[in-house]
Amino acid sequence: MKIQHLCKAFDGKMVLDHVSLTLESGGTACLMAPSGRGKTTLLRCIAGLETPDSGQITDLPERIAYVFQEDRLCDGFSAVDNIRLVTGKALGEGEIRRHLEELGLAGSLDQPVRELSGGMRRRVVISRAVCFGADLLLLDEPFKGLDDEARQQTADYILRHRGAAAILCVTHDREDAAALGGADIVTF
Ligand SMILES: Nc1ncnc2c1ncn2[C@@H]1O[C@H](COP(=O)(O)OP(=O)(O)OP(=O)(O)O)[C@@H](O)[C@H]1O
Repeated sequence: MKIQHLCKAFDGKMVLDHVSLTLESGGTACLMAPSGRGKTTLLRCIAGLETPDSGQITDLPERIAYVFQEDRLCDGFSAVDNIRLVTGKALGEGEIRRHLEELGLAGSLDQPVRELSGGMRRRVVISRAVCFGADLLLLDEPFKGLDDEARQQTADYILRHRGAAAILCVTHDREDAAALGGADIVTF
């Protein structure tokens, strides 16, 4: 994926001002910048949820998974059913269960996700993105609410199952880059 001179303003206020970034297939980068600088806006532009005012995004893979800052789970559905909603028949139920078990959720697979803790929900959200089988993973503060051990376990899980996917992760914490195998840190 190649981003060149991307610009985006809201109500006349420039949020992205000629941002450029290249991410190779299989590459990992962490995007760090002060709050309000436009990190989420950049991810939304990449995902096609915002239209840039100018600049180019090229070599964008077709399959993109997006972990939003908010969980965006279906609260009345179980963890397994939340994941099944994005995988369809591409993954069997046993496989989905194994993914969630790897993240330490073995005892909580079938209850509505509204009954899970914030950190448990976050792991379901990450597993949902990984199980989608994307070529590009956009992660917006993915480890929010996880302690150090759960963060490393979750980062290891992402790295184990990413295949050749590129990862672009927004974070305020350099430890997230370390957990993701020493990801490049990009600032703007
Ligand atoms: N749809 C929108 N309409 C108007 N202003 C917006 C919109 N989306 C974002 N903004 C503004 O753009 C700026 C950048 O927001 P954005 O969420 O991209 O920043 P961020 O770097 O991700 O912040 P944080 O680290 O706090 O999550 C903010 O001033 C925000 O209010």
